[in-house]
Amino acid sequence: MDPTLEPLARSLREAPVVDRGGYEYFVHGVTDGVPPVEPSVLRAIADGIRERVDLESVDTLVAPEAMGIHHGTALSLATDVPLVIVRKRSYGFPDEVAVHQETSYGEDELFLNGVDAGDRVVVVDDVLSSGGTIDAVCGALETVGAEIVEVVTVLRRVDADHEDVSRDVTSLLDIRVRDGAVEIVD
Ligand SMILES: O=P(O)(O)OC[C@H]1O[C@H](OP(=O)(O)OP(=O)(O)O)[C@H](O)[C@@H]1O
Ligand SMILES: Nc1ncnc2[nH]cnc12
Repeated sequence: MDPTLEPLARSLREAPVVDRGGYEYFVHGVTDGVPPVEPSVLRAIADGIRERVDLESVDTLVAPEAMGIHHGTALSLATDVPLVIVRKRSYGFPDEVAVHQETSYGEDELFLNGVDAGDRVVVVDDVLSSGGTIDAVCGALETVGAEIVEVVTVLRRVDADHEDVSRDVTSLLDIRVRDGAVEIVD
């Protein structure tokens, strides 16, 4: 494992796991904002993304609300690439694109504003589980005619079925939940 991600791995192994309608949901600063996420971990995540993804000539980082925001922000500060947040609220702008998001445990509406046809974008989120969120965000970006350069998540749940997700996703750590705890998969 990338040694700079060791502190993240350690804290993930200590994350409590709660039941959300039969889905084993772990609670961690990266995915929930609680317990607090260390600035050093946020920096290591931004650096890890920069090592894996070529951000040269990318116009915009695109992060879904809510838990893509802190990772998108850290990456934006480290790279000076502007950040757009895909919101769960409509603004009613004429070019707004609305898409339906289905996750492993819930659903919502997402609204994309601020990305234009031809923009080169990188999508950033906290975790890939069913892939429903990534599919929804990428669908909205395709509707506006953006060029999706790469999709990156901090974590990938290998115990969730995201076989049908429409894009390749780069992740920093592969994880699964077993016996009520998060395991790092090497
Ligand atoms: O691969 P999926 O099954 O789509 O799951 C991953 C998504 O689920 C969470 O978002 P959610 O909208 O549930 O919550 P949030 O507002 O806390 O980010 C998480 O932040 C990811 O965006
Ligand atoms: N916070 C979280 N914990 C575990 N699995 C998730 N899938 C989506 N969000 C998650």
